[in-house]
Amino acid sequence: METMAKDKVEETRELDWALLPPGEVSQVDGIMLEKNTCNIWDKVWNFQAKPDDLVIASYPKAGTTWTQEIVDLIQNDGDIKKSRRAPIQLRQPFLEWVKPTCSGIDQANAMPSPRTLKTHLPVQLLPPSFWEKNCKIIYVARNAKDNMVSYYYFQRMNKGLPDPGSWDEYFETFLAGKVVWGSWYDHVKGWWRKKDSHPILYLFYEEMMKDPKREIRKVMEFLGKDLKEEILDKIVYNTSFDVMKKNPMTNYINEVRMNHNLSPFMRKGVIGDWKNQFTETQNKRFNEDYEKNMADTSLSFCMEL
Ligand SMILES: Nc1ncnc2c1ncn2[C@@H]1O[C@H](COP(=O)(O)O)[C@@H](OP(=O)(O)O)[C@H]1O
Ligand SMILES: CCc1ccc(OS(=O)(=O)O)cc1
Repeated sequence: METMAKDKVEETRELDWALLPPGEVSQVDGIMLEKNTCNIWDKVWNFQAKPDDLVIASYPKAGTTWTQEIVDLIQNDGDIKKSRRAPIQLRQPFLEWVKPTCSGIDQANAMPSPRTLKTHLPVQLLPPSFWEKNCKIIYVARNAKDNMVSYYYFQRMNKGLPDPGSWDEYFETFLAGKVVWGSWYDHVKGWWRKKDSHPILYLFYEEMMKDPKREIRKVMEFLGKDLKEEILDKIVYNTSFDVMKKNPMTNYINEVRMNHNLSPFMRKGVIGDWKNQFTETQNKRFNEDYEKNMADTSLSFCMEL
C-alpha cells in the first residue's frame, strides 16, 4: 500500500516536471544568463559584499557542490551533524539564482556573517563590491570535455535551463559558448588571470580526484584554519562521491525543476567520462578548437588518467 502511494507521488512528480516549460534566457553584457537573473540584474550587480564573505565560484558542473561541502565541513571543524543542518543551497546562497519564492541575493542579505556564497558568474560579472572588500574567493575548474558532458546531462534534467537538444547539437552549442554563464574558455581563463591580483584559490577537479586530502588541506590553509589529521581524514571520507551521493543535503532532491530519474545530480563523478560520449570526429574537432582558444593562457588541464 505504502509502495503504491510512493509510486503515485513519483508519477505525479514526473508529470509535473514534463509539463514545466524549459528555462528562458537573456543576456547581460553578452553573457547568456537565466531570464530571471537578468530581470534582477541591478540588484545582483549592486549586491553589497562584506570583508569576511567567502565566494565559491565555478563554471557550472565543475565540482561546485563538492567544493561547497568541503568548505562547509572545514568551517564546522568536520562536524557532520552541523553540515547536515540544511540543503547546500540554503547553507550557501547561490548569488544569481532566482526562484519564484526567493532569490540568492535576498537569502544572502538575510544571513548572518560570516557568509559563504556560491556563484557561476564569469569574473567580469562578479558584483564589484567583492573586489572592493577584498573577499576571499575559491574557484574550481574542470577539464572542458568532462565539464561539457556533465553540463549536457544537467541541462537535460534541469528545467531551469534551456533544453540542450541532442548531444550532437549540444556539442556545437557548448563550443560556441552559447550556454548559460557563457563560454567555458572565457570563464576559466578570466578567473585564472584574476588570481594574480586578488586572493583567489584556484582548484582543479582532477587534482581533487587524484589527491583529495592534499586539496582539502589547501582549502583549510586558505581559510586560515588548522584541523587535526583525523578531522581532515573525516572530511575526505564525507566528501567522497559515494557518501555525498547518499547525502540528501547535497543532491537538490526537492528541487521541482530537476528530474533526478532522467539524470541524477551526482551522476558519475569521474575523470574521462567524455570518452563514452565524444565520437572520434567530435574529439578531433574539439582538440582543434581547444588548441586555438587556449593558446593565450598558461592554464592546463588533465583530461584523462
Ligand atoms: N564528491 C564528489 N566527488 C567527485 N565528483 C563529484 C563529487 N560531488 C559532485 N561531483 C560531480 O561534480 C559534477 C557536478 O558539479 P557541480 O556541483 O558544479 O554541479 C558532477 O559530475 P558528473 O556529471 O560528471 O558526474 C558530479 O557527479
Ligand atoms: C538553474 C538551477 C541551477 C543551476 C546550476 C546549479 O548549480 S550547479 O552547476 O549544479 O552547481 C544549480 C541549480
